[in-house]
Amino acid sequence: MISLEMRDVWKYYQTRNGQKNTILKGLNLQVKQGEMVAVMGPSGSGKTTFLNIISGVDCSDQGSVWIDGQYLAEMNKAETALFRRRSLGMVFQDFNLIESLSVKENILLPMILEKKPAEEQEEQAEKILKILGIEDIRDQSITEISGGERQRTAIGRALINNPALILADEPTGNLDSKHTREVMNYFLRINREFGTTLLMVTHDTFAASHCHRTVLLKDGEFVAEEQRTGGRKEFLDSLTEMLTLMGGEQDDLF
Ligand SMILES: Nc1ncnc2c1ncn2[C@@H]1O[C@H](COP(=O)(O)OP(=O)(O)OP(=O)(O)O)[C@@H](O)[C@H]1O
Repeated sequence: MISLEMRDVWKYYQTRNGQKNTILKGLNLQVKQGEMVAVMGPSGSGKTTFLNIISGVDCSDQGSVWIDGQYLAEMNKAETALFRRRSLGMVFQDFNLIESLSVKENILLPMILEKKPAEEQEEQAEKILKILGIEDIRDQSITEISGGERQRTAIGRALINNPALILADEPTGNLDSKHTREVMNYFLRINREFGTTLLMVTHDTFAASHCHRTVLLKDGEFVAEEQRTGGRKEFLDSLTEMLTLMGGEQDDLF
């Protein structure tokens, strides 16, 4: 089954002097249910714009996006908001957590908005806290926990409504390599246990090597793609080779 389908998606912005700036140039992408896909690309290549169009934060100027067989453009604002809350889990680079709430309260927010019964909330929160290994800090304030724990809390919030698709913008961007490994292992675990699809934008080849497939976005176009066929280390080597071939000095561009 197809989780996400993007067909011929174009996005333009008007520059200050009235010229048309083309950001996304006819993107096509299919992501299968349960697939983990990383999108890499140089700064300014359109990665965040691409994610925002999928999540409904932004609209495309041309083309269509289908999530779980639903055509986004056919929904009105209220339907889009409801759909996003129920079917999508979003993880942002800066976490977007509410500092006045505890770890558990932050995780529960989407369920509270959905007015789910208290018992169901409790059961689901405990399950997620355990999977992410943050049950011991459930009552702590966001201001008292580490960057890695904040990221796990943000992932927990993205997972609480059992979304079919998780969209993550640089989910390991603020983390050191130990925490990056941990976060990617949580995504793998969630993917295995619940069959959750993951679409992740990243600059980090190591994080991308945990996915099944990596696509490369450059100047608003998908220019290369690498499928994982063997072990993670092997995939990391082939991704590094792809990026070097496509962009020269990897550290400068990606
Ligand atoms: N609201 C906007 N108005 C005008 N131009 C925009 C707007 N949003 C994004 N852009 C331009 O679109 C291009 C792509 O931006 P985007 O943020 O999608 O890139 P990115 O690949 O995510 O970059 P980074 O890796 O640095 O986050 C950039 O040139 C940016 O300046």
